Amino acid sequence: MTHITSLHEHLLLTGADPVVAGLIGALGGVAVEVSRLIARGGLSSSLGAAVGRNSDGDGQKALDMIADDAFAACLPGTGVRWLVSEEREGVTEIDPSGTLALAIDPLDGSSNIDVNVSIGTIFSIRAAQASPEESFLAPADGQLAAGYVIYGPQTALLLTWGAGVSHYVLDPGTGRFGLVNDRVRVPPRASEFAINASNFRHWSKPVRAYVDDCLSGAAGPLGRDYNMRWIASLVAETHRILMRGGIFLYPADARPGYQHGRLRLVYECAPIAFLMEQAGGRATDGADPILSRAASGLHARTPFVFGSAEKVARVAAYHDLPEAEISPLFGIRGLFKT
Ligand SMILES: O=P(O)(O)OC[C@H]1O[C@](O)(COP(=O)(O)O)[C@@H](O)[C@@H]1O
Ligand SMILES: [Mg+2]
Ligand SMILES: [Mg+2]
Repeated sequence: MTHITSLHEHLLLTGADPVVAGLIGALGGVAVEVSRLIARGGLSSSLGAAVGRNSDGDGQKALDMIADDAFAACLPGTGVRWLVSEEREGVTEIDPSGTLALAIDPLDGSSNIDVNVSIGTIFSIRAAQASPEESFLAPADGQLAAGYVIYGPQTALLLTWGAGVSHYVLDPGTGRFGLVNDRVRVPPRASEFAINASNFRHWSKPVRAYVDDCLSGAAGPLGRDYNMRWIASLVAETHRILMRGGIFLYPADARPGYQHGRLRLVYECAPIAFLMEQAGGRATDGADPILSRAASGLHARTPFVFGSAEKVARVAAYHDLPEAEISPLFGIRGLFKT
């Protein structure tokens, strides 16, 4: 019987900071409970029932709040001083003597809660500074660790603390995460792009041009046929791309409130970007690296493009093209013929 390295053992083995490792272990423990609750579904009551609106104006579902409460409840004694959550308008101080700052999207992909599609939790761990603003509104490359849990056919945890990306899968029988890969790498070549195409009419020209090129297939500038995916669950798209490559785009668009896209820098884009870059992929706001960006507010949004490095670089290049060349009518962009 081969020994399966548990999350706890692996964190000890790799010399991760013991306080950070302890926090990750606590978050993993709550994730096991959230996974069990989701697996039971609406036996007790609808987890997707609308219960309010968060500061971002997003509808809050019952499971958003259950997950938020559960993760917050595990934090006392873990070394966390400041907590920022998608579901809380302001910052919560946990332990005044804590040395860590935790940003969390307790339940990502909320529109999928009641339709049995994969959803997740995203978290970002930083050093606690004297104030929440200094802690969270600093460049994303200051993160100490980041990860997500995906509650899907398997419950999995993907994690980085700056030494690559590790992949753990939950054994529902034991309630423990087991290490399946300690060096996850984003495959460089893939033929899938993920974007909510219903927003096509709202996109900028560079984004339209890139998507047009994907749709042009083998006869177009990208020289290959593409498939499209849109799960409306950032964690599920991220997991697919980490496992088999591709590109994800949630750009800015012309809809009111979407001038900076939909996804939040502090607790969605920054942690996903850390994972992507650590796995050899790239993550930008369409043009510039997410890891160099500092949020202007706790719930500030940013356009978000991530995935296989070459694809993300191409989208950034389209943003640099002269206006005339990014017209979708500008067929073969000789510049990029691969
Ligand atoms: O419904 P849209 O506009 O396609 O947006 C889907 C995106 O919104 C999100 O659900 C936002 O996250 P939350 O569910 O945590 O608010 C992402 O997971 C997903 O990528
Ligand atoms: Mg989210
Ligand atoms: Mg959420």
